[in-house]
Amino acid sequence: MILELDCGNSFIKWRVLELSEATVRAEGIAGSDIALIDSLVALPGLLLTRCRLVSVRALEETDKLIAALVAAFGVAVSCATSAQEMGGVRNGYEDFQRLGMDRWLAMLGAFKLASGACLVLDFGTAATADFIGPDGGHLGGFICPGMPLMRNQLRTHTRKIRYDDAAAERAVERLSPGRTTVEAVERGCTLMLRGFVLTQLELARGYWGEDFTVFLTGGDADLVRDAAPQARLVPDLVFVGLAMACPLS
Ligand SMILES: Nc1ncnc2c1ncn2[C@@H]1O[C@H](COP(=O)(O)OP(=O)(O)O)[C@@H](O)[C@H]1O
Ligand SMILES: CC(C)(COP(=O)(O)O)[C@@H](O)C(=O)NCCC(=O)O
Ligand SMILES: [K+]
Repeated sequence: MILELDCGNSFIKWRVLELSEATVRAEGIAGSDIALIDSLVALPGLLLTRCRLVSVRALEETDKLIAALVAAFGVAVSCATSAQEMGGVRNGYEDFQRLGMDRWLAMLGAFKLASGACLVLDFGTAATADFIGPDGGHLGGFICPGMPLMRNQLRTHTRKIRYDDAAAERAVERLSPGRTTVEAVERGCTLMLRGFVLTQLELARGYWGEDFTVFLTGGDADLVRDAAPQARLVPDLVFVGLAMACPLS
């Protein structure tokens, strides 16, 4: 079995594939290295042979996780690394190694699935947009604070914005003007993200008319779905690119 990991700034997304790579046997989201290993150890019949991962975390943090995986499961771990060109996509950054690896892999996955121009929107800790032309040329992208950062900035830098996660979830069932603090903040930040989506769509139309595919991914993609009804929601887009960047045979 193959273990795949996407280590974001907030969460580690993981899944276990059968060796054929065709079936997902188990998957989940972990808040820490220890929580990840606990979840994996609890899986009945787990027999890991390989592991591939992508990380946007600091090198030391990633190395620590790799060491823990080797110690717990004795697996060989491959880590996706930057490239100037792969899968027909050309990295558009001035210094290609500076582009976040999760963005790069999501772009590889998107271009593979679309075989044409695409706009990739990822809503995690940060919200990111990346533009890939019909010839695979990456035009560049944008990085903004995502939902967790916007919410936490308000909580941290004001005296009177305090509420719990359950209230936050209920608040975004509708998006009319809020009548409580939690509604006002959660709906306000959600509308900011939707505004971000609309601006990116407008830019993409300027480049390619209607001839492009929009991809939505990341833990908060559902929050903006209505703003881009034409978009393909692909929660595992980074994993599609990871398989391309770290082939196992
Ligand atoms: N099962 C889940 N566990 C934790 N967060 C989740 C879950 N489903 C959706 N989310 C949302 O995903 C967001 C984090 O997105 P994610 O793509 O994992 O970020 P990152 O890659 O930066 O770690 C959180 O703001 C949270 O609201
Ligand atoms: C932009 C990001 C912080 C997004 O991270 P995430 O929200 O997925 O945790 C990450 O891709 C990153 O650290 N990128 C490096 C800077 C750049 O892409 O220019
Ligand atoms: K991510």
